Amino acid sequence: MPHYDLVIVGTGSGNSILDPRFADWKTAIVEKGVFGGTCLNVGCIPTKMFVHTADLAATPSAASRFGVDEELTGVRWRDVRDRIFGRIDPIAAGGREYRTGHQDNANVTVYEGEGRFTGHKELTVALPGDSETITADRFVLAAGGRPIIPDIAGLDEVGYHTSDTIMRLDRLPRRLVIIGSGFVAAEFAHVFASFGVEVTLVARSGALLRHEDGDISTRFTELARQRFDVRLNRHTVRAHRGETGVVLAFEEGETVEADDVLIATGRRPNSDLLDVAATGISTMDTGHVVVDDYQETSVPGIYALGDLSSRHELKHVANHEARVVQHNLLHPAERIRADHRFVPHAVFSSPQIASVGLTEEAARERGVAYVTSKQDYAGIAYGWAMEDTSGFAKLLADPATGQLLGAHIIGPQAPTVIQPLIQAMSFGLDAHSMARGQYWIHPAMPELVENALLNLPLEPNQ
Ligand SMILES: Cc1cc2nc3c(=O)[nH]c(=O)nc-3n(C[C@H](O)[C@H](O)[C@H](O)COP(=O)(O)OP(=O)(O)OC[C@H]3O[C@@H](n4cnc5c(N)ncnc54)[C@H](O)[C@@H]3O)c2cc1C
Ligand SMILES: NC(=O)c1ccc[n+]([C@@H]2O[C@H](COP(=O)([O-])OP(=O)(O)OC[C@H]3O[C@@H](n4cnc5c(N)ncnc54)[C@H](O)[C@@H]3O)[C@@H](O)[C@H]2O)c1
Repeated sequence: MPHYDLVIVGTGSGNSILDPRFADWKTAIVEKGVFGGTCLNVGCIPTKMFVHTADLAATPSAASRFGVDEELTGVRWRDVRDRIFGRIDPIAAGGREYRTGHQDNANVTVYEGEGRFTGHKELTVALPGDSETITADRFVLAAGGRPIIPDIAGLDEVGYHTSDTIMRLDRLPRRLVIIGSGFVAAEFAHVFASFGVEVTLVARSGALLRHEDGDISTRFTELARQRFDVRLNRHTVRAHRGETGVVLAFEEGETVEADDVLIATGRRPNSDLLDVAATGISTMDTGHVVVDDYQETSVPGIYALGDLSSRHELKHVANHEARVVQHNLLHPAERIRADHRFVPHAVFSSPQIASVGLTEEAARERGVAYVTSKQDYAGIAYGWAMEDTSGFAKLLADPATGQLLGAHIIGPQAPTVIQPLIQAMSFGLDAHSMARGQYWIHPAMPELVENALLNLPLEPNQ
């Protein structure tokens, strides 16, 4: 039975751990799918390439109120798809090639199959027509997650897509129904609607993106209703194939029909398929592997990172944790802690959304002292240029110290505009020093942030 110094399961962020400093470690990487994991192959990167293309396709519909008449004469879906995956697929193949064939990786054995724990620090990998059991002193578990498929009678028979498959369609559907109301639903609704598809969004709750700050979620839902057929408070219970498409029936009585169905109801970690319990690792109710501040699991020497163990399920978090694990493997006597204090996220829909820190609802629930401010894009010069009427920034701060507690932006370039606020929170810069201790380029979009900071009703000495 081969024994290793280190075995890594998963080639998403897990693949970034091995570098020349591990050259004299006997290591193995186990991957059951495509090299590069979710973000590269079916997540962040292709979706944002589609989103940018969708933004271009949506431009003519917004241009006429500027006095510019443009017309969208077509979206060559297959060309769009093939351009995007024509860039991505070779990168994934190159990553595999590097690990399996390059002399830098002479100390690395790649197992291309599904790993499953079969004992303490013992992993059995299913290989084509065979299996191999390996052991190691240390493991890094970076096995990610997979889409959750809700229990809807008939769904398997009618067929459905998830984010894993929808981007590889052969043709654009005329009508798409999306079940779910989170990140994936919001981003794909924008993509497909911009390409001319009739989109229906089905949400169980009373608002879209309900984990965002309430004001953001409310504004996004209002705007989404102008673009998509949004069905709130609907529980999908049955699916069947009708004469002209798939018919979904809601508990509330009505039905909706479409050519394709996209399931976007969240993801769950792959800890069950990896059978982490067989090596003694604890998991949470959600299936996430329990880790401590050093990213170590309940079994000494076994680390976990990314979607397998993090409730954030974001690539920048997985990458940060991979850097922490890498350090802790190389320097066991000087381990470092992961920093999850101010984890930002963004939704690349239309409008875009970005957020960091506490929502107003969370601040209220925690009994934290806070004040808020808002600044509309419409009230800053660049917002006039863009004729924006719906975007805003909302800040929460400690009234006594001026320390920022949360920042939420909905509107053009929100994921870029929010970055100085993430920086301020991470380095403890108070709102007044931030607003008045530097120049803000006029008339650029960050003036939104400057004004939101100045609008905060802080105590007089702040
Ligand atoms: C549609 C979509 C869009 C997204 N967009 C963004 C975004 O814009 N920004 C952002 O920050 N995040 C985004 N995310 C989230 C981001 O993709 C993930 O947080 C990130 O990829 C997680 O990385 P990871 O290394 O933990 O897992 P993964 O990248 O999922 O890697 C896990 C790897 O482990 C392999 N594996 C699993 N089980 C086993 C096993 N038993 N044996 C062997 N191999 C195994 C899998 O095949 C996979 O390659 C998006 C996700 C989706 C689905
Ligand atoms: N821009 C980004 O960073 C980005 C983009 C896409 C995905 N992601 C990551 O991928 C993960 C998965 O995204 P997601 O959108 O699938 O999950 P999500 O958790 O964001 O949203 C899922 C939504 O579906 C709803 N839902 C659950 N079951 C339902 C049902 N039966 N019917 C109707 N609605 C139902 C939930 O209430 C929830 O609001 C996210 O956690 C996110 O971190 C990130």
